[in-house]
Amino acid sequence: MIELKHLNKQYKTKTGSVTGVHDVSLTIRRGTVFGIVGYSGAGKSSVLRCINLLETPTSGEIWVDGVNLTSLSKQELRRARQKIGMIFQHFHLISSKTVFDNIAFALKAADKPASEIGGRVRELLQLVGLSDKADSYPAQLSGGQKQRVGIARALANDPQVLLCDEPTSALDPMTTHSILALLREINQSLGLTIVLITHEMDVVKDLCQHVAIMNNGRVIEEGAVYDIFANPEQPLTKEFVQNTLEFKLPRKLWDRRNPDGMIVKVVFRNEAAEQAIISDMLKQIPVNANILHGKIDYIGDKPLGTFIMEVTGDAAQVERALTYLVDQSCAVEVVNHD
Ligand SMILES: Nc1ncnc2c1ncn2[C@@H]1O[C@H](COP(=O)(O)OP(=O)(O)OP(=O)(O)O)[C@@H](O)[C@H]1O
Repeated sequence: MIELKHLNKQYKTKTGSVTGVHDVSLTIRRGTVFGIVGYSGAGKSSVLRCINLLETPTSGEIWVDGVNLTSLSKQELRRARQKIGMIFQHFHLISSKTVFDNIAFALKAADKPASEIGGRVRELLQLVGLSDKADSYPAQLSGGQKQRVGIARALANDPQVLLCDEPTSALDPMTTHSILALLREINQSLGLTIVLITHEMDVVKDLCQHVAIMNNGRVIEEGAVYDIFANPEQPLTKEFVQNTLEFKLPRKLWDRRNPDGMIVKVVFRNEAAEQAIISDMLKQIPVNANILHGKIDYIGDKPLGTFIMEVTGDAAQVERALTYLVDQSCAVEVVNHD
């Protein structure tokens, strides 16, 4: 388990002091994949780099598996850091070394006996699907393959925690998908705790179980990923969620809309997403509902349905219909044209 307690990071610059992190406290349970999301400058990297003390916090404590890292001597910290692997957006491989030697380097730095290194590197190459690339140089690899080497290197010393700094931001969507699948497999097979920073909610939706949203150095909202997608509270969280779930109605549908109707977005959570709530409503209340858009996302294995529909009819009946949906635990929002 990782615990950040009242973490603060101030950077000193020529013109004064800049706040990187402001009073962040987080608990990250062992074995989970925890996402930290925010726009550029929100403080995500600062938090991540404080977890292994690549950045020294200005104040606050960092506990990893019951050890307060901020209280360790240099030598103790060096040993503790071996249990925290890290991967980077731009991979940070050594260009003059082969894939094999890039991974072996991490083992040598941890004083592993030479006799163990060859076998361990081959094991790691197999784990990340690169057994045939041992003798290649980084320049001969694709972005996805470079990130696989980065993952193998980060796992070399059997860490308990893997810190991921925007691991897929430099990759195309297909490669992103395969790297996220590899991280998921590692999380499940090795029970590794993964902390990942990203500005993409799609990555969070695919991989994470828990997420914290950061803005101006602070955590403004956190929770289980499904709950954050199904019921975002802060305006910024809503913005992030909408960027992945939202569908923009084509202008021609707006132009054709019925003046006696209302266009509403209805979000069906959990079992409600798989039930016939709209058709039940139509059986009971004399309104018409014309579905303009509909989809069900699966987050983890839980469904989250989003429908945009035009509800028309007598104003009082339209009101009744919307109340009916709210009573069925759906989130209902009137959509305005922008
Ligand atoms: N070494 C540094 N010196 C001075 N200020 C810094 C330093 N590193 C970060 N900052 C400042 O701290 C704040 C948080 O930066 P940080 O890099 O943690 O954000 P971020 O969310 O990771 O952004 P990005 O996605 O662009 O990396 C920003 O205002 C940034 O300018």
